[in-house]
Amino acid sequence: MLELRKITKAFGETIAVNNVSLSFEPGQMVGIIGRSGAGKSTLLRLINRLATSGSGDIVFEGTNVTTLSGKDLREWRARCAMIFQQFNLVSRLDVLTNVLIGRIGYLGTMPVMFKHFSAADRAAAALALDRLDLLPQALQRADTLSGGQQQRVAIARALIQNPRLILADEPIASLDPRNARLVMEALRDINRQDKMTIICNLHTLDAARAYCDRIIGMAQGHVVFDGSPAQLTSRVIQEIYGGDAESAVDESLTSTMGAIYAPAKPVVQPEMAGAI
Ligand SMILES: Nc1ncnc2c1ncn2[C@@H]1O[C@H](COP(=O)(O)OP(=O)(O)OP(=O)(O)O)[C@@H](O)[C@H]1O
Repeated sequence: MLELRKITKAFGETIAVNNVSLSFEPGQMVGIIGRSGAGKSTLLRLINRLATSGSGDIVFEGTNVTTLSGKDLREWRARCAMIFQQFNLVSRLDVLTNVLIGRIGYLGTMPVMFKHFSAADRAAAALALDRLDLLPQALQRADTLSGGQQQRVAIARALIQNPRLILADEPIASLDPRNARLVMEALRDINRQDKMTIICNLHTLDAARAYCDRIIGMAQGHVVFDGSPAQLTSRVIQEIYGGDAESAVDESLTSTMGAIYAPAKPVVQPEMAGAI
């Protein structure tokens, strides 16, 4: 279990994350929503320790992550894989090598730089690519792939870190609706099949509702909502998004979903209809 206890992070006068306490049971698929600047990215970066909190504790299975350093911190980062909006692939390297870079937390920088990977690592990378339907592209340069394919390579790279949880920071914000669906489906399949905890910042409500079991709403650094998609009432949406509420209800993802994806439950709950 992952627990955030009274986490606060300030940048100068700006309190990006303000006294946030949350706990995440293993295997949850969680969406974090909120308007720009609400503190979503900072929260994920604090969990992964790309940023360090000003106060509070982050505890994963009894280990206080906020105090880790050196090898322990590298191991934590490996176990807590991160996916970014801009994919963060090395464009001139082939897809397979990009996936193998996920082993850096275990192998260190030099073996990765000189591509000294074991047969087992190569096999794991190929399997991860196959799982994401990208094995035929394994030897292509990363920059020859579409955005959606590149994001799925980033997911394969995350998988071969053997993560205990995956943090995804706006993974579909740069993608067209079709590719956004493929990426969210891939994440949800990993969540369901591997019982992987996935915490995902999302900029639109429809993606959060369609793919997440639990939604956390942030506003001005605070958690203002924590519940199921069905509990997101119009009043809550207004509280999370304020004046941006209308633009957050973007249905480009789900409006054409039937073509390649049939959701297990209604995307828009009946009680939500009035909110939209
Ligand atoms: N490195 C930084 N230096 C200074 N201020 C920062 C830094 N990172 C974030 N902030 C500020 O902290 C607040 C929260 O930012 P954060 O990126 O976490 O929000 P967000 O909800 O992820 O927004 P977006 O959806 O636009 O990415 C914002 O006011 C932002 O300007």
